[in-house]
Amino acid sequence: IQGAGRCRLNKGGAGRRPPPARVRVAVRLRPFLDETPGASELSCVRAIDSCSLEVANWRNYQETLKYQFDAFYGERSSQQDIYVGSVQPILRHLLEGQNSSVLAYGPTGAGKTHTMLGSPEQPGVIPRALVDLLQLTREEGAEGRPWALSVTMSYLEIYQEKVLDLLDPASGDLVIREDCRGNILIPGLTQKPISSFTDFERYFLPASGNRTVGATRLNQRSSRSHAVLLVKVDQRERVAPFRQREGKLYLIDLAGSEDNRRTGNQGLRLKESGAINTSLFVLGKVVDALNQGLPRVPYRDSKLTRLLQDSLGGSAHSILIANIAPERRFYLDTVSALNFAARSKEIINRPFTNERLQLHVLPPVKLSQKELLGPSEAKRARGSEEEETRSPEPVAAPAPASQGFSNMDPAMLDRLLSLDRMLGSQGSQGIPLLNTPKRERMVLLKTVEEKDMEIQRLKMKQKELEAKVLAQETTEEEEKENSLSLLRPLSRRTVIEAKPLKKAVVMPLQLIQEQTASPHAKIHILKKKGRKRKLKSLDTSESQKPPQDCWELEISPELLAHGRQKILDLLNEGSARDLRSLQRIGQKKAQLIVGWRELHGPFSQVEDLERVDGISAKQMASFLKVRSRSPSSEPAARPLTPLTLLPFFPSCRRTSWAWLPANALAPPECCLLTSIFLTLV
Ligand SMILES: Nc1ncnc2c1ncn2[C@@H]1O[C@H](COP(=O)(O)OP(=O)(O)OP(=O)(O)O)[C@@H](O)[C@H]1O
Repeated sequence: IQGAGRCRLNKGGAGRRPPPARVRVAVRLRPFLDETPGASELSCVRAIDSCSLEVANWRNYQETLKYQFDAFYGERSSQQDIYVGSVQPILRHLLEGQNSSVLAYGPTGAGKTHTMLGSPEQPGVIPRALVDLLQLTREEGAEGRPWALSVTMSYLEIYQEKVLDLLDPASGDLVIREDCRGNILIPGLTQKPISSFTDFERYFLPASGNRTVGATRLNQRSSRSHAVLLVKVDQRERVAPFRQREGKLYLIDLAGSEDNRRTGNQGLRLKESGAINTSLFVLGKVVDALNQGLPRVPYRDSKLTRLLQDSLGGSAHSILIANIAPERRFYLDTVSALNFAARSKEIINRPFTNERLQLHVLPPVKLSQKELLGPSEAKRARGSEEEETRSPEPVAAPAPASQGFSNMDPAMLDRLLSLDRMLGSQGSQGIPLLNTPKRERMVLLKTVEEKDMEIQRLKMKQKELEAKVLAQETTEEEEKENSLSLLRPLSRRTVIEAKPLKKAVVMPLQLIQEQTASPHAKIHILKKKGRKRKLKSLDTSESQKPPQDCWELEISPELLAHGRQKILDLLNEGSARDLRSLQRIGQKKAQLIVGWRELHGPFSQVEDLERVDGISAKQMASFLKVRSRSPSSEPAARPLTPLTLLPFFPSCRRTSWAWLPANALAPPECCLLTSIFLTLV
């Protein structure tokens, strides 16, 4: 993991602010090209000295605009001049564990790629820097020297705001991340170990072929992307205190700003040009924000500036090489590039030494890509595991005693950390329990542990919620099913025969249908149309007509007689307590009934209740509440609504719907009441 768990100690000691280092700016003027029409024309740029130049003022040709930089390389300057004068001096910082960067900036066709890459005959900054760097690391890291050195390289391009790995073009758009200490990282970016220039060429040349170039009117091989070569120098101290340093070198060939009125770009080229110009515009805004000391520097507004975050206004020793062309037709581009370069030289960086103690006793921290990235980003970026296998970065071999450190019991981890904190709070008198990287690592493990627990807790919660929703859905489903079954055509139910039960139990209709039939218990639904009522047997074809708006329940005479007999039995055999279960019969009336029974013997019919002293005729009528609406001539076969049945079946009192008038019930409810009634009897 690049930069993770790192302890920075700058050269001057921890806690002191690193000394400032201004971004250095050099300007290189390209010669007239042979094929340039009017090559004999006068250059619009004139050198003053090795650091200064002047261009004609387009507002007033009598005047010139003068610029001063850290270096000015005229049209006769060689690749060697540029390299030795401006690039070579910053390479030594890499061996101090500091970052450096070289950026080639300028309009299209001004010579950026020539400066950075060059040709086999005139090698540019990149091959020269690599030759020197590899030579340096070989010497510094030779056996017997205090430090062991290794070099790795990565190569990427930013094409149309996509970060593409040129060493592995199939990898797709990579994400740029910043760790908690401000290091810019690209998880999943290929790193190749290189120990010789041959190694470098082996990877670099084919990868350069992957870079997106295209012909424009101004440049036959115009770079359509920003190319970034990242070279990392890793140093490990061979002797105590076993420090470890990492220096990064960015070698960047920016795509050129393009005036599309002159490039003649169309279609894809125009789109590319738009992305290039936009990112360069953001680069300009970043430079301005840094110069003005604005609180917000818009690094995140483009991939390019995000990547350059630690090179501009960050931690690197940076050199900007502004390439300009001499031709008059490039005049405006030249002035624009010079102005940008002039603004850039005001930027102050604070490079520091990227140093920590080697993790001798600890295995490498294995943070997964998921832990480094958000879920959506993790999808796009390749896993850190892959990076680890791809990364050649050597890791200090863990001592056997430290194996399983990451599996340490969280409670133990807590205790160790608090003990360490306690010792720390004793100041210099206390002996530190953990060295810094070890402590950092433990804190990291603890954080991961806590996050895991939080994730587990959230997962449990989610499961609970899901179960609740499922249960609710099932209940609703069942209710729907029940109501549907009640709505089925009533003809299918034909005659319902129910087994008499002593207790009032509300059961689903389907269950009731399965009850053992009582031969005499028959129920008919009376379909009511206005005042005219027609009794229909449910198994007749006519009853298949959809149910009408008004329904009333009718109990067959046999069933009614059966119910009345039950009441009579209760009056004759029930205790005072049993009698209290009848509607409108309280403690006092129950005792009166029992008393009457003892004196006069059993009741011959329910209506005899009227003869009991203390029960008025009115109370009796209300008790029975039998309405005479039956179409039948037989008085006993009076129709009963569910309501009229209630006095006989007191358990129904507890249900609120039982108090609804029967004719207010819609068919399903009516059927439900019917089923309840049947269950009761
Ligand atoms: N100093 C130089 N000496 C000789 N030839 C040069 C020099 N600088 C640039 N050239 C030539 O000019 C042409 C354009 O240069 P180059 O491709 O490097 O421009 P560029 O700035 O990278 O353009 P773009 O942004 O479009 O990629 C090339 O043919 C290159 O060889």
